[in-house]
Amino acid sequence: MNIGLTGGIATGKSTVAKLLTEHGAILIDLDGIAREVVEPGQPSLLAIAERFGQAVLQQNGSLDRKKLGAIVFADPAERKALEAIIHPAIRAVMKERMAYHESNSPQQLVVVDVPLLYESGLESYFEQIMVVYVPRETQLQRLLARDKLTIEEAQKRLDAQMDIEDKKRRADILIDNSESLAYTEEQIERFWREKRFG
Ligand SMILES: CC(C)(COP(=O)(O)OP(=O)(O)OC[C@H]1O[C@@H](n2cnc3c(N)ncnc32)[C@H](O)[C@@H]1O)[C@@H](O)C(=O)NCCC(=O)NCCS
Ligand SMILES: Nc1ncnc2c1ncn2[C@@H]1O[C@H](COP(=O)(O)OP(=O)(O)OP(=O)(O)O)[C@@H](O)[C@H]1O
Repeated sequence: MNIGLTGGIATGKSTVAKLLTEHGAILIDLDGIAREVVEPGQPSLLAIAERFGQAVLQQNGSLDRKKLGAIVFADPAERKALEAIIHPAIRAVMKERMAYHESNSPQQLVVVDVPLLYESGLESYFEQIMVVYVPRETQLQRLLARDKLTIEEAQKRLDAQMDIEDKKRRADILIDNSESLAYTEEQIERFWREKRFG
């Protein structure tokens, strides 16, 4: 059994993923896979250097994420070009890991943290979709507090994603993370007790 875990940038997906793993869920994290597939020597990194230039690489040959982020979040066409390179590679690893866990740990809940689940139309891979929600204003405040971004940069990152209110409407399971961590924990505990699949 599996669930897709999504939400907007900085709404609390990693926070909720951690709570679910503490209950015994297996986690597959697509932001983590996105980092693995651009490690030095990976075909996606070569393709990125070819498309965006050697300037997006650091001295040691690894990806300069800050530089690439500044390019792709400032221009949707550049972002689409990056996604065309990297998303197929991420998806292939995701499918492989889901198949592995589903055959080796069929009784365990597999949670797949997919930031762009709705934007990329990945709904059909999951039995249920959990959305971690906070209002946009809280999302912006938490993003600014966590990452060193200007307000303009933060707004651009939010604008690169489907609005959080639209994700909220589509959710099978909604987690409200706008209040205390204790309240979020309470909701995860209830989900865990009551979860039914099949
Ligand atoms: C542009 C990159 C190098 C910037 O790296 P950086 O370390 O600053 O950010 P990080 O990877 O930790 O991403 C943080 C968050 O940004 C958001 N985000 C990342 N990529 C995108 C995108 N293409 N569109 C919209 N939001 C995105 C997600 O909410 C993600 O959780 C990186 O985000 C990247 O490789 N993006 C393309 C891959 C992708 O789409 N990843 C997200 C889903 S798997
Ligand atoms: N209930 C809460 N109250 C206050 N702060 C919180 C709460 N939940 C999470 N945070 C903080 O908000 C920030 C974003 O949370 P988190 O990193 O879990 O989001 P995310 O959705 O995984 O982000 P990203 O999309 O960038 O991967 C973090 O700094 C986290 O510590």
